[in-house]
Amino acid sequence: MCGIVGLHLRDASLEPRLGSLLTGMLGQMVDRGPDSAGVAVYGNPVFSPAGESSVSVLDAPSDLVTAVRDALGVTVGALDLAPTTVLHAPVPATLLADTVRTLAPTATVIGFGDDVTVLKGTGDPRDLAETFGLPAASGRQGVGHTRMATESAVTAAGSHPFAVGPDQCLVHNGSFSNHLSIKRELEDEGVVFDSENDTEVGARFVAKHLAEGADLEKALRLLGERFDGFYTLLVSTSDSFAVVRDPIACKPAIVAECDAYVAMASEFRALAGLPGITDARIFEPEPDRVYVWRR
Ligand SMILES: NC(=O)CC[C@H](N)C(=O)O
Repeated sequence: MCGIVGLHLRDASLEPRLGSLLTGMLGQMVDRGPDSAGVAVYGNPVFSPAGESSVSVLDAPSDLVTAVRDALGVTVGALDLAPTTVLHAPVPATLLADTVRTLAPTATVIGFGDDVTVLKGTGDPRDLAETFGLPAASGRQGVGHTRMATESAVTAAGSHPFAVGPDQCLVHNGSFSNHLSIKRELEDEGVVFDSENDTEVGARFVAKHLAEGADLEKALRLLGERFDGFYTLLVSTSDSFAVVRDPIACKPAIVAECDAYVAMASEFRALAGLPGITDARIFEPEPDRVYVWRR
């Protein structure tokens, strides 16, 4: 299984409630993915203050903040949301992420950008949401995932989201059957992987095409041409929120769209508590069709 939830707000008055709404949605998907969980929150001023970039790190050494501050010569803020550490600083996001990778080669960068923060771990998703401080978090877009592992060990690094490009985030329900051959091709092109997870291959494939100039719709169409297996994917960037399912739509997905938000989940029960849900347009995304909502 695995459970996906996502909320792309259109009505700014809901932003203070993003984290509590996402927590409620995630809580409904625990039985689909009880072994680990993760979230990506866009536009939260505590995780990622305005004018600063942030990087989310697993297994951060205790002296990382000092080392990054000394290397960059700027003030570095940090939040300990174990097992994730979030660093923020007034430098470009790629510089901050690269500095962390250089100074802490045994740590894993699990997300970076101008306004996204990625938090993940193992254990009960409800406990993780509390550890992350999700219920109190504001924001304008959020993505969550509860994992039941199919392709790699139950570790924090193997949890979703996979957020491997700037301000990007990808979560997956399903399994890619040809991910190892695509992984070898990407490695031959110099792409470096952090885990054995099949979803990471999809995220690296999408990030590569976005970096080469494709828009999100094109990158997901290329993924559909290249990847075999089962998938419902929710993929986001700072301004986009996208859903795609494999050609036989093997894994469930449901979308609710209204003036206030676009919401997506693996099952309707995760959407049932959203404000105004009874007036939303509710539909099942069609197989093999890329849906993208932009702000
Ligand atoms: N159950 C799932 O959908 C698992 C997703 C993915 N294959 C993983 O193992 O992380």
